[in-house]
Amino acid sequence: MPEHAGTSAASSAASLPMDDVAAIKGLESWIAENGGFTHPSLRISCGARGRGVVAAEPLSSAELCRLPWRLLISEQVAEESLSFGRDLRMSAEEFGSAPGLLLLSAFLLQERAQSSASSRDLRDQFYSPYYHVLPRCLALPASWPEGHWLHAGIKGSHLERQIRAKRHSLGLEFSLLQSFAPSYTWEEFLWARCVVASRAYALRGQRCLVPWADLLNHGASHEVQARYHVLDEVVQSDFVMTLTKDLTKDEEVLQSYGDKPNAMLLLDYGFVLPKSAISASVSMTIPTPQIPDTDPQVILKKKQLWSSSGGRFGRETVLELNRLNFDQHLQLQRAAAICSRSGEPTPGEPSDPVIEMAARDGCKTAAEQMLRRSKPSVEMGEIGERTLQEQDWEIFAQQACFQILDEERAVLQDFLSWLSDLSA
Ligand SMILES: C[S@@+](CC[C@H](N)C(=O)[O-])C[C@H]1O[C@@H](n2cnc3c(N)ncnc32)[C@H](O)[C@@H]1O
Repeated sequence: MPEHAGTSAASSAASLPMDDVAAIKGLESWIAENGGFTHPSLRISCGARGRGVVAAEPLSSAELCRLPWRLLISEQVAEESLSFGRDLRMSAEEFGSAPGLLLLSAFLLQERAQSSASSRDLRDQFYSPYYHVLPRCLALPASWPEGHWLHAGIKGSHLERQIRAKRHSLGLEFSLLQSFAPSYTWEEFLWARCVVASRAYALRGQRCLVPWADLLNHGASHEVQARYHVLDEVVQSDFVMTLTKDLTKDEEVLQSYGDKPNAMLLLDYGFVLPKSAISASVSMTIPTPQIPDTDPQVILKKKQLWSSSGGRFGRETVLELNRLNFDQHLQLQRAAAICSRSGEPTPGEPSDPVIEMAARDGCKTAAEQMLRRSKPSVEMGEIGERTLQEQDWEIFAQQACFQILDEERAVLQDFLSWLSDLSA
């Protein structure tokens, strides 16, 4: 079963496939043989969040796992073992992609290729017990097939833009990797890159894959009971995961992947939280005021526009709206209103009722336009009804999209209420 976008936190444990049971046993033995430790009262089980770690009996203040540094696959390990590692890092840094994630992906691909090219079995490689527990397929939005109905269902939303941007930047990374290692296919790259995106930790300034610890699923901050650290910050020592709250029997142990909005969770991990405490974002376009070159104040106005918008006004200004920056949008619209009218722009003018009215109207129009554009649920619902027979990942992805689009609309509605409260 592919990794999926679970939307419910209810835990209905199911047994793991036999292959997984054997792979996890192999991984735990490998960790023990190499001086590490995994708590014997924890078991890997399959619940509503997919595969995860569960307490087999009540547990308090325990160390959940301890891994010597050499069991981790770090960016440095990847860079040193790839013949083109250093060049790949330098080129990736040049165009602003995340070099660590790309290096780890290239390393995974190399290990896979080496095991098949030289009849050497994956089992002979040092990290093979880890590779055996990795998911074989993932259905993150970047890997939704082109032309899939899910893309049509989210048309016009901020989520659509984010998915497009992610796929574009992965495409650039893939081209770069291909310039060093031309034999990998896009599908192979996507698998490796999605595995890395959904599992890598940031430790001591580098991205690392941490066997076993990455079997813990993510929870909202109030649900999390596990925290990790690396023991000695100078010498490369053990990675340790500890319990921060007591666990009852059969309770799932959750860690935090960071405070991320649901759209980011979907993009990088393929799931959403049923109730997110982090605001969704919507892209809003603010029209740049047209100041004719014949306007005697053109230079002054452009300067004013530039400074009052913090350098944001371009030919077209697209700014993310979330619950924390409503005021910023109003400020930009004020700047636009000040510069659109004739006469000298004066910085004190936000208090001018005409400017204020124009700014609020500008915000309202933009938000209402976005609300009209982001109405995909009906369309998605209809398509979704017809596809209930299809694979699970599509249904989970559809539910996740519904939720994110609802969250986007809720931000717009809150913005409109905020504006009307200002006017009241
Ligand atoms: C670091 S792995 C966690 C272990 C993973 N479940 C496994 O079977 O290997 C991250 C992946 O687990 C799943 N996941 C993690 N937290 C989740 C949650 N709260 N709800 C649904 N799926 C979750 C997602 O598929 C995500 O890409």
